[in-house]
Amino acid sequence: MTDISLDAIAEWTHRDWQQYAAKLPIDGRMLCGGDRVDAADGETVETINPATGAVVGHIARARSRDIDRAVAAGVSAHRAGAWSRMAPRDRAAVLFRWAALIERHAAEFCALDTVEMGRPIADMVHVDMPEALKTIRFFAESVDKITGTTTATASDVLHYTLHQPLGVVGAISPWNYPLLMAIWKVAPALAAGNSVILKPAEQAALSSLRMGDLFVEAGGPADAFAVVPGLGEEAGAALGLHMQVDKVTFTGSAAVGKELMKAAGASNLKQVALECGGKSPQLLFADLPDLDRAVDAAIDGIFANMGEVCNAGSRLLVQKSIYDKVQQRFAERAPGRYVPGDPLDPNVTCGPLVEYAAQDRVQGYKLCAEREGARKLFEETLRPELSAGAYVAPTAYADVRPDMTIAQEEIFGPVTAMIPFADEDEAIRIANDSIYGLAAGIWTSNLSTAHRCVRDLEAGTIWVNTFDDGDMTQPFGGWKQSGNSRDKCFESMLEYTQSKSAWVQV
Ligand SMILES: NC(=O)C1=CN([C@@H]2O[C@H](COP(=O)(O)OP(=O)(O)OC[C@H]3O[C@@H](n4cnc5c(N)ncnc54)[C@H](OP(=O)(O)O)[C@@H]3O)[C@@H](O)[C@H]2O)C=CC1
Ligand SMILES: CCCCCC/C=C/C(=O)O
Repeated sequence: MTDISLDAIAEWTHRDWQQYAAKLPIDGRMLCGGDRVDAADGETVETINPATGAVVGHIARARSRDIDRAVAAGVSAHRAGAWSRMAPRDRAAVLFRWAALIERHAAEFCALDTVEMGRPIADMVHVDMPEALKTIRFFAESVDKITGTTTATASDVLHYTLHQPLGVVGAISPWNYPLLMAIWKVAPALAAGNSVILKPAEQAALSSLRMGDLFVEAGGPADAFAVVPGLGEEAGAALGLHMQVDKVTFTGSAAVGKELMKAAGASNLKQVALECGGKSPQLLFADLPDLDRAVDAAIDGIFANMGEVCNAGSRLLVQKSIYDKVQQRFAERAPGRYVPGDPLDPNVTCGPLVEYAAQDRVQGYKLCAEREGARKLFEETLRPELSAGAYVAPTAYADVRPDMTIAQEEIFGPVTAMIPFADEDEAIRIANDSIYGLAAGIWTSNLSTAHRCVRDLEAGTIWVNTFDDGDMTQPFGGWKQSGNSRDKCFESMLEYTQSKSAWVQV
């Protein structure tokens, strides 16, 4: 069902979404050469709705032979130039048409991600869809802003630089925002004129496949964009090792990021752009301007999207003089804000985790927190009728020591760790005591404290008196093991080009 506006689906009820989801067309075959085809050996992987345990469908299990086929098509598309040499305004026109088609299919994209990974439907409608469309349109607008330079070399020399597409880009995307994270990679890579092979996460590949269909429908050359689902250690690893893939751009765990860097070294020294996990702190100073706003941001920062967010504010550092007050306010304001329920219900803000293995892992972290001596401050009610799903009750622990497991490891679930600190020096020390450095939040009324913290915190994004805000113009990415590149922003598109220096003797 197409041509339903985003405004219209924003009014849909739980029943409307249930009826729509029950009739969703599911096609998990890979997209290669503009056609939907089975994997070479015909194998598939089952995908499961984590809210119910029901089978959603089967996706192709692509392996290296399938990757070879998609890459060969991408290389010939690049050399033929139908996309890589298309006039920038024409390329932009295809991208605008692509965004319009995705918007016309908004209901389908929202429902697919919700049934595959449990993201609340209201978040799909109000966040992921608008952000995905904004991303494509931002990079479409940017296509003809890529310029080179001329340099003053000598009077008988014209020296200039060009930015040209790299060739074939392999994009490996995660399941936590399936549509949006794939588009953060694919849109700038395509806009810059590359051929792109997208390997979406096995748990939530269907929206990526539909996105690929619509690129072709929008007039994109069939061989310039392939979507090849499958397992990471097979299809993903094959992309990482491929001799004709010029760059791999990845969002996911630091462990896989390291594997991809090894694969680049073992193959063709392809570029590797990584956006990995985090353990982002929020620092609440005693002079914060508005306690309720800070506490709400602390709650939203960890419980939104079930904590399955790379920049989740999973450490809450609180100055000792307001530590009791913050705990009390957290315990008053958290109940009812993220109550687990059917993610197809537009009133539900907390769905299941992506899969049962994630549920086990996060429950394990909660047991570990209690074993290591953390005190449970808050745990949301989990209704017994949800027992078939991969649900975890949003939970907060207080009296967490910085060396405890839940203060160090990325949990990727709705579990926060409240840690007291004495003064600014200690807050910075605790905040930076992490292998990660994706984001941090500071809450203070003191301008000098704010600026010192912005200077001293080791992270790619620092928010002051807010959390989780963003804009397409803002670079997004991490320091340390959170990654080595930036998504969004004009500069991220340049990461999908290479410069060429031309020297013309006149
Ligand atoms: N945005 C983020 O920062 C994310 C962080 N994570 C972190 O990672 C943890 C584990 O989640 P998980 O889904 O296993 O994350 P992974 O890093 O394994 O998955 C991310 C993507 O990488 C693929 N992949 C997996 N192994 C390889 C490989 N050897 N070579 C190439 N690609 C590969 C996956 O494919 P497939 O899934 O099909 O195997 C998926 O498309 C989470 O608990 C969280 O801590 C996870 C997802 C997103
Ligand atoms: C504006 C929508 C939310 C963006 C969330 C960014 C998360 C990235 C990740 O988890 O990789």
